[in-house]
Amino acid sequence: MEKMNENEINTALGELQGWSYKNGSITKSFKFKDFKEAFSAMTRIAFECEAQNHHPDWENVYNTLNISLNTHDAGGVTQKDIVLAKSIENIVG
Ligand SMILES: C[C@H](O)[C@H](O)[C@H]1CNC2=NC(N)=NC(=O)C2=N1
Repeated sequence: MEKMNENEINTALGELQGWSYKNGSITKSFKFKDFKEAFSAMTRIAFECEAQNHHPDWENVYNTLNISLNTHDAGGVTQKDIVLAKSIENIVG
C-alpha cells in the first residue's frame, strides 16, 4: 500500500478527532475510568486489528492507552492506518 504524504495525512486527520501526525505515525492518547476499562477497550480493538490484519504500536499505563499507527511494510502512514483509526474511534465511542 502507498505511503501517504504529509498533506494527505493532515487532510485525512480532519475527520479524526484528537489524532495527530508525529514521527511517521498517527497517534492519539486515550484515558479511561480505570485499568479494566482500558484493557477491555484494548481487547475489543485487538479483534478488529486481527480482522483488518493491521496492528497498532500501543502502550497501556493503568487507565491510559497511547496508540500509534503506521504501516511497517510501507515505512509510513497509509490508508490502512486511517481505516484502523476510524474503527478504533467507533469501538471506543
Ligand atoms: C504478515 C502480515 O500480514 C504483516 O506483517 C502485517 C501485519 N500487521 C501489520 N501491521 C502494521 N501496523 N503494519 C504492517 O506492515 C503490518 N503487516
